[in-house]
Amino acid sequence: MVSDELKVLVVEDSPVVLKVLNHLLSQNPNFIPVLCSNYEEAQTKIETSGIEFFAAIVDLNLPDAENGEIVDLVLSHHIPCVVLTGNFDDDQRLSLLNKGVLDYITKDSRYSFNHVIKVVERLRKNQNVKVLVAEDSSTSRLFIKILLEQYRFNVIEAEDGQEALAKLESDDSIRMLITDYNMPHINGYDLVRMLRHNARFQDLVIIGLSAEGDNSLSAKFIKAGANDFLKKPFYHEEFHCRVVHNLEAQEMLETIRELANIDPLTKLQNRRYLFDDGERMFRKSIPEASLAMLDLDHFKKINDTYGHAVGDDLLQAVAQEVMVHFPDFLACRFGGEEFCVAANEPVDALMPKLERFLEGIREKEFTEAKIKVTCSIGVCGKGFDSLETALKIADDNLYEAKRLGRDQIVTN
Ligand SMILES: Nc1nc2c(ncn2[C@@H]2O[C@H](COP(=O)(O)OP(=O)(O)OP(=O)(O)O)[C@@H](O)[C@H]2O)c(=O)[nH]1
Repeated sequence: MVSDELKVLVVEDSPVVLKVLNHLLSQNPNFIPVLCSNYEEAQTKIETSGIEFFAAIVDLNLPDAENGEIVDLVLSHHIPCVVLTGNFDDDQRLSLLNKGVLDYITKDSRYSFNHVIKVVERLRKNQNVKVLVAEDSSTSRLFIKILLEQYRFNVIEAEDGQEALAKLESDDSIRMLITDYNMPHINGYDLVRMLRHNARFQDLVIIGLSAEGDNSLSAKFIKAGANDFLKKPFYHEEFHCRVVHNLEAQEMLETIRELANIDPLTKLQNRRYLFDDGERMFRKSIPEASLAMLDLDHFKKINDTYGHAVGDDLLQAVAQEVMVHFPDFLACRFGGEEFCVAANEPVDALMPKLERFLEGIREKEFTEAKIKVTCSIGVCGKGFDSLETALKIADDNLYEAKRLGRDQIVTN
């Protein structure tokens, strides 16, 4: 169970820097900053306060501990540690990273502070990212697992390609695969090829690994569909950067896809989604499928009477009703005040649900203006061989429902 409010320890003797970090952390609803201005205070907080710290941001040179002792204190309590320092020193950076510090950031501009927060925020998100490590050498596997766990990833393991495939097939919460090349049964390259031929794994982030000497392997892995490739032995900072960059690129892609498919006002799927993914799903369930077009009655009058903003609130509230009544079907905002429900069940099963929806709408008062509204529904239950023909039939029946006086269902 991941806690909602994560305590982040900040140890910094400069009041200005402390203030800036406090401000930035407080802006993020997930974090509660716990501020200390010297080593002793931090020691008391860590050892006697009973607080479980999610991460620590520490200044290397404190008035009562000038040589980075704070890092050892924090790491000895297994708290992920980000170092902020006034001066950049390559040897020191290397030694700190080898100790297990997550990042070493110089306080040279205001961007540094944002970077620190970004590292801690990434750490928070990583808790929900499940990574599968496929590697036959138990030593290497453990090494990669430890590296990933330092960054709070949720790690699971597979000893070869076959086990990796089985785990991926049975667990769709796995977001990333880190796979070695040389493995028994199915090697890493064949594993990537198999996964990329399956649309289900199109969003899986894949990073290939192989031992030094396999020069052409990186191209082979990437051509097969891997997002990235690393040669062993790798430096853990590079490993982490690549893992995060690839993950963030994937997250951005998912956000763009979501923006393209979700109606921003009602948060229902949109018409574009219906004609794309919905079309495929619907086609598969014919002839067991049915479809309904739902259209609010006299909606223009509501806009004219109460204004467009109240009209928007009403659309949101009705969309909520659509979600509640048809949770198992593809329900989308088709446009304006029109919704579409594509059901993977025959019309006889859909009809009572539509009746209940109409009753629910009829009985309720919506928005602060307590608006009463009704809805007309056109259904297609037979005689269609595609989404397009089903929509056409449902639309004709919706027109008929309006013509007959609204607030009713017409089906074929
Ligand atoms: N507030 C708001 N209004 C919208 C939105 N999209 C479309 N509309 C309005 O919805 C109204 C639809 O009007 P009509 O197509 O004439 O239909 P109606 O008034 O519901 O009449 P019937 O469908 O015949 O019962 C128009 O006034 C559009 O401006 C939106 O996103 N928000």
